Amino acid sequence: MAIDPVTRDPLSLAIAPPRDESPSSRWQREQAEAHARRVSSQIDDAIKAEKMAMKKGKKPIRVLLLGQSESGKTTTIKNFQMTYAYDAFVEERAAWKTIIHLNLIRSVITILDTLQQHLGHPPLSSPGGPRSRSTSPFYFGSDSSLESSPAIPAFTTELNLYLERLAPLRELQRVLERRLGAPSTNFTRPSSVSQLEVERGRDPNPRRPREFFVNSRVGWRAALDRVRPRQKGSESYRQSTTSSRKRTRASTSSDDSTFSISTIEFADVEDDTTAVLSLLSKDIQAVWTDPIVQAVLKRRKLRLEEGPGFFLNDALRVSSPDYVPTDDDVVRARLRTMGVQEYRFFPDRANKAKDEVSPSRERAEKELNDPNSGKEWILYDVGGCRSSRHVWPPFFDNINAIIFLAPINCFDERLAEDKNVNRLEDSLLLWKAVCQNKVLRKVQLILFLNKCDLLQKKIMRGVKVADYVATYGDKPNDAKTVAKFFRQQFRDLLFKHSPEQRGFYSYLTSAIDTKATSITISAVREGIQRNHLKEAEIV
Ligand SMILES: Nc1nc2c(ncn2[C@@H]2O[C@H](COP(=O)(O)OP(=O)(O)OP(=O)(O)O)[C@@H](O)[C@H]2O)c(=O)[nH]1
Ligand SMILES: [Mg+2]
Repeated sequence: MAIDPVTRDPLSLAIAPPRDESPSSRWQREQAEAHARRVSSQIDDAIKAEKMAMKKGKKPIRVLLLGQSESGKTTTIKNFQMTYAYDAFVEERAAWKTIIHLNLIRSVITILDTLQQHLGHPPLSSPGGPRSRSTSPFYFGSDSSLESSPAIPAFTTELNLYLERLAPLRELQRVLERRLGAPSTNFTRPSSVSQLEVERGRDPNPRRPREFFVNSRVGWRAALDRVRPRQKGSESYRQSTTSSRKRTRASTSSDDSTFSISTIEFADVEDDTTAVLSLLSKDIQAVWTDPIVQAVLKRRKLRLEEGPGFFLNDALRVSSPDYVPTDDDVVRARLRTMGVQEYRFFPDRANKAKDEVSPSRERAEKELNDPNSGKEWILYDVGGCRSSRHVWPPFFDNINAIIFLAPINCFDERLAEDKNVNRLEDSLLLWKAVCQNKVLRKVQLILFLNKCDLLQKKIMRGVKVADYVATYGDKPNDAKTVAKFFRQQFRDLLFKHSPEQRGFYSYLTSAIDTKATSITISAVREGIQRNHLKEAEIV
């Protein structure tokens, strides 16, 4: 770019390329500039299209999903996709395979770490008992991170052998994460804990597995594209699969029990991962079902089966070479969201497609009379951990509704980012902040009290709400009463703190139950549309 020496415009000067730019840097810069121009013109087109749609009264309905990390926002979006954009959901399904593999590997590594701690390092005790801040009604559980249980026998030779064979999975996890473009893995610990303390084994939340995420600037879908199987038949597909098979054979042929995965390159990491996992799946299953391992996990109160991205019970199935994720697998897979992801659907078109075989007269009439018919919906999915929440407010403008996810099962859990905060209390505080936000005063708020299935399991295990929530008193400790009690707390906050009168809409959900959630989603959609019409003073 030439700089006008006369004007010496500071912006031109600031963005001008260096005088001694090499030909290759120049080529790279020009490519980047061309890409930026393309993106810019796409954005212009999108804005133009939106303006046209607005003129025609087809302004999209915008819904923002909020809630703490692991509350189920992305899972709820997957349910929306399944209901209203099934083709897009199916298209992404194959790409989720790598995430599911990563979830499985992560569970195995958590087991290995826990066993290692059991053998060598006693667990760190965590502060417990009632909160020091007397205003909070939440308590923390017992002081000990160990459950009293009979002495655990020494590891058998067989178990030690399995553990040795599974050790290379640590390297595979690193390879996969790098391949997916993770800038780093997040250990979800308070910022006050230095890396040094962690390296010295002083992680304050030692029982929490490592969390993996993909930076939003890349976007998880773009990240998944990088590991998506190539189009069969294409030259690059043939080349990469041949070379990858060669590498995998070379690295595993000498002796199945002591292979190295360091030779894996990134050409087709999905093939490599499947090859390694199918070799190790029986070992994974053997370790997971080993009575000694189960005893150690129980003693350390580690309930992997209730955590996110749990596939250990399906190790053989998801590791088989011809594995294709089912809808349920995709819904249960865990990939933490960073930043914001946007999803667009035309719910009416989806319904029309379903009705195509015998289009109902009722629908035809509805479409003629309904100004919402054919409207585009835009759903925004955000990251829920504390470090991601600063990106929420810019999305508050022009929002029609917020679906707020609060995991109802976590009344006895600590926030991953700050072990001094009860997770349910964090949800209540967030909800209160949303209710009292003036920018959102006209926005319809819909509460999903999520993870009801896990609440039921917890209650069945004998966990008592009154041990953690001072105000629960002596009410019956059953899931129905507990849900009613928490729902009332959210309701009270909404009525007390909303700047203007608004309705309270709440649903008890288990977002991994796709059938039940699809019914909830239809009801929510109708509610939002009705409210949208009312707002527009059409009805
Ligand atoms: N058992 C059970 N698991 C759920 C439920 N809802 C979500 N999950 C699981 O919980 C994990 C976390 O859910 P996500 O949807 O990724 O959570 P999120 O709110 O998007 O979290 P961030 O992206 O970190 O903000 C996933 O593995 C889900 O499959 C539920 O109702 N019951
Ligand atoms: Mg998410």
